[in-house]
Amino acid sequence: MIIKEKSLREKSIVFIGFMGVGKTTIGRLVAQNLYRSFIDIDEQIEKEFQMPIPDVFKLIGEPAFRQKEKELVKKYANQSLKVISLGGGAFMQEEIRDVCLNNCTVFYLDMPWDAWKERIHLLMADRPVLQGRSLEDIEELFYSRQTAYASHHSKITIDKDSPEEVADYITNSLKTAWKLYE
Ligand SMILES: Nc1ncnc2c1ncn2[C@@H]1O[C@H](COP(=O)(O)OP(=O)(O)O)[C@@H](O)[C@H]1O
Ligand SMILES: O=C(O)C1=C[C@@H](OP(=O)(O)O)[C@@H](O)[C@H](O)C1
Ligand SMILES: [Mg+2]
Repeated sequence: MIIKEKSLREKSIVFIGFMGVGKTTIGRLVAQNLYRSFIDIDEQIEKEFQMPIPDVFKLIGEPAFRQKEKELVKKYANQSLKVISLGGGAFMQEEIRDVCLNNCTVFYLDMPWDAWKERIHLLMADRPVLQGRSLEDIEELFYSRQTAYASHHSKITIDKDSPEEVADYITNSLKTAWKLYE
């Protein structure tokens, strides 16, 4: 049996990176630019459990959240032509890293800690992982996650650029890569 490998152009695009770097916002814009369906894994989890993420953590617990996250990433990462934004903790699971890196183009949205700190006020209310932690603890978590994010195909470092600017840059670089390699 001959199994045809997916072309670069067919592969789904996956966004990874720490909470709040803009995976959901930028992923949605890139999907619009490329006329692709957009899948936000957290939104899918909310649909499955019929409640917002903070309630999933509170009422059902993080282990069940992580299990559902893994199930859904495996489902969507095996499909073609999607743009998929993961939650910031997803890449800590080896099975998630493997399925994404083997089937999709993985884009890492990177931000320096000093720029990220400025955004924290936008995030505290609906990111249960940040709640009850000191800034020092959050900084430690930020750096401890970098090892998992180091597994990617492409990276962009964001500082003061708007979501639209970042999304347009990513869209153009994907189109250039598709032309170059195929
Ligand atoms: N490039 C950006 N510049 C300024 N604010 C941004 C940018 N990208 C995202 N945001 C804001 O930061 C917050 C987190 O964005 P979100 O897309 O939910 O990030 P993530 O999915 O990585 O957690 C939102 O309030 C969003 O409007
Ligand atoms: O980093 C994490 O562990 C989490 C990140 C969140 O997604 P975003 O990265 O989209 O905020 C969401 O999945 C959940 O609150 C847990
Ligand atoms: Mg998100």
